[in-house]
Amino acid sequence: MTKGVEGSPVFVSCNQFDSERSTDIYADGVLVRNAYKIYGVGRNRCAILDGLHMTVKKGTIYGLLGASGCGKTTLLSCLIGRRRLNSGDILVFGHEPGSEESGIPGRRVGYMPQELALHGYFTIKETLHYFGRIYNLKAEFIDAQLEFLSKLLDLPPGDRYVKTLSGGQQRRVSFAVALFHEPELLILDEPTVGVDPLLRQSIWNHLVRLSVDHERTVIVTTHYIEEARQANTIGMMRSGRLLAEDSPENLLHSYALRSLEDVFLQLCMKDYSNAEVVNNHENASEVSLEDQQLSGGIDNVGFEPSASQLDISGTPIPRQRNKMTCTLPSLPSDCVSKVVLNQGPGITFMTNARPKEIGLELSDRRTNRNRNSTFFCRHRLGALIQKNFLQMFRNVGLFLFVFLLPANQVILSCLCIGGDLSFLKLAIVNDELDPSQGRVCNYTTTCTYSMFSCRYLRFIENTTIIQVPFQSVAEALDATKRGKVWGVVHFGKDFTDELVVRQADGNYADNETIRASRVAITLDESNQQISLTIKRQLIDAFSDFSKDILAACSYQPMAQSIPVTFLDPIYGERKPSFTEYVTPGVILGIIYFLSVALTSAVFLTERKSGLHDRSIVAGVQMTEYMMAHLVNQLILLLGQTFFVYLFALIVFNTACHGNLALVIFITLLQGLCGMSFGLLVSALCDEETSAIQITLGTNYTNIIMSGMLWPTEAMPTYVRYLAHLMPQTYAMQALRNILGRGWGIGHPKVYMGVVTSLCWIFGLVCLSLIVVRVRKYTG
Ligand SMILES: Nc1ncnc2c1ncn2[C@@H]1O[C@H](COP(=O)(O)OP(=O)(O)OP(=O)(O)O)[C@@H](O)[C@H]1O
Repeated sequence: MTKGVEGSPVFVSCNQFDSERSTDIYADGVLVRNAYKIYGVGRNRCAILDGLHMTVKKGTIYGLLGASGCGKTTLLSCLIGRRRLNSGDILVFGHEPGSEESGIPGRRVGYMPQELALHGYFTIKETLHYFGRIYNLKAEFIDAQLEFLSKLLDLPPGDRYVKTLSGGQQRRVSFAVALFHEPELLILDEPTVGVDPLLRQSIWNHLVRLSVDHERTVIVTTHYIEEARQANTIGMMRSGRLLAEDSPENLLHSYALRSLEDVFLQLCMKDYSNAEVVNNHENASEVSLEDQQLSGGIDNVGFEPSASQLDISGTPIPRQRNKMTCTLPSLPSDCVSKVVLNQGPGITFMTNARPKEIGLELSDRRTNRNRNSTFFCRHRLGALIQKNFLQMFRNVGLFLFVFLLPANQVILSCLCIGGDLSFLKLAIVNDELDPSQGRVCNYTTTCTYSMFSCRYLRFIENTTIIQVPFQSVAEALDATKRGKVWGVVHFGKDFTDELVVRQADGNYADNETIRASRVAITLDESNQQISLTIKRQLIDAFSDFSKDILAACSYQPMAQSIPVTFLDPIYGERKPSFTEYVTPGVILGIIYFLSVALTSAVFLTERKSGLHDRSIVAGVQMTEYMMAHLVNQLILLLGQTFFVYLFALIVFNTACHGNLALVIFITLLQGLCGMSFGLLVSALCDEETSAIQITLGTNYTNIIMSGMLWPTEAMPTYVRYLAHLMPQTYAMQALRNILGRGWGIGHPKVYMGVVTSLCWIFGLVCLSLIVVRVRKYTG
């Protein structure tokens, strides 16, 4: 158990293991042997760590120096277990990082990454309290540390938001986070950038105190070479290798130089010229070999690259070189030893020898990664959930927008989609009207056969269609072409008389009578919904008109109607509303989309800012991370779902004939499905822009193919099969069937919605975990 500043126990143990771990501490602090790390895949593969050895003694400060891009951060990320080596060994306190026994990631390590890795919306105090809860520190200890570190690092007041601090102040808060729990190993990636010289000195003094008085081990990278004089050991790194590793005094003495900067320069020049020699030698060998081959000489023996330079498929891996380019041809690994061994006296030589040859059997220390790791720890889960809520509510405006967005979308969809069309202008050209009488439309409601045109027009609903009188068909057609009206309704001069004759003649009516008795309609059919509405209105109006006359003349009103009769529907209304069709799709669509967007945004932003890595290094398990997000997102989802159905069912009277609990369950499943996809997106993408593109692209595909806007029955057969593979298709159908038909979970068209949602959730989560794992090796 780690002791606090005043010697009191500061950690509340999460599991039994913590109290036992410290009894088995390997003598050396950190050992790295023959480390190879390769970034990228295929032609982009590039060796960043190139057979690197490093030895950090426990209780010392190790200064890792090197030019930008030489692989320092990569090495540190392997030490803390955030990246895996492609080959080679790392032991931290005698165990492989990432194993339960090493305690790393976890409390034993304090990590300050290069990026800020803090939440801008948190205050300094909230930031430190968050990590305090992650480490399960006692409240008194947290307060004591807050005070102590504020003084040491000259931090601004604790209630200041991190985003309002200057760059230097933010880095000091980041430094404070790394020191906060007094870890045994401190890994600091350029902690003194943006810090004034006085404060820099006090930071180094503190590091020295930690190493001397408290036996803490510190690995620190810096660009300020001279400040590293205060380190016990300096590792000078170039092109993924250590050129030298020794105390500052020995380095200066060996090279008879005054500054470490000069020593580093000399080592780099030596390395450069040696690499050139080897390169020239290699080229010369290639030429002579080619010559030999051309002249039918010897076989190409002994020029194969070493195993470490080959990927599984046998493709040579370019190694980073002096100018940090990955396009140069690689050196055989034995050349690396030649280059490094050719150095001044007194320096610890970096050889390519296997660990066993230098007296270490690292494999004995290998342990199963996270074999016994705690799946969930209450304090960490609590800290994460609290952080997520804090994050959520800090920006109240944004929170309310997101919270109410689904309900807002449902309101808009109920108001805007599927309603009855109104005020459609239609040109009426009525030649039955007498110009000498002022073309006045007079009609009676008795059994009189006159002015049928006017009597018919009376039955057209004037909220749906606005009748615009025109003098001639030509004028009316012109107005239609110019988009002033949606079509022309024309009555011939003798419309009433001819209609009466047509009724009287029945089957014997001649063509002229039929032509003169028709209501001739020419429509602008460019808008399907509008022309369908007009057609339906005009036909319904004629049916009502016929019934009116028949009734007035004491005939059976239904005698003239077509003998196709629609009886009461089994499900739904006689006049079904498109809104009822669209609403379930809109609900699931927006819930799914928001879940994808929020999850990918949260995970990606935290990963990019480094906060995710920092939390993981502090000991947070990926399962806890996901569970905390799940809890927050589910609470948000429940609230959103409540408001969505409140508006859809109560305010807009959308029918719900089935089990509302089942409706809510499917909605939540779709939210989870969206979260799982968001997880995959965040695992795949490095940038927000690519995440947005994937999210939007897949969302539009979903909208179009899942039957949200139009029934899947309208799709070509093969597209229909594809449509049913989409995550939302069955779920939407299930929701419609519950709401509109009242079907229960026992019906295949309902349980398929549940089953496919569960399958998608499972598949997407598995895929995300695979991607995360693969990227740990390749990125
Ligand atoms: N995820 C990645 N995928 C591909 N290449 C990467 C990745 N991360 C880093 N690199 C490359 O690896 C090389 C080493 O990067 P690294 O961050 O370890 O360097 P560094 O020594 O810490 O540099 P600096 O001092 O500037 O921080 C660089 O060329 C960098 O572009």
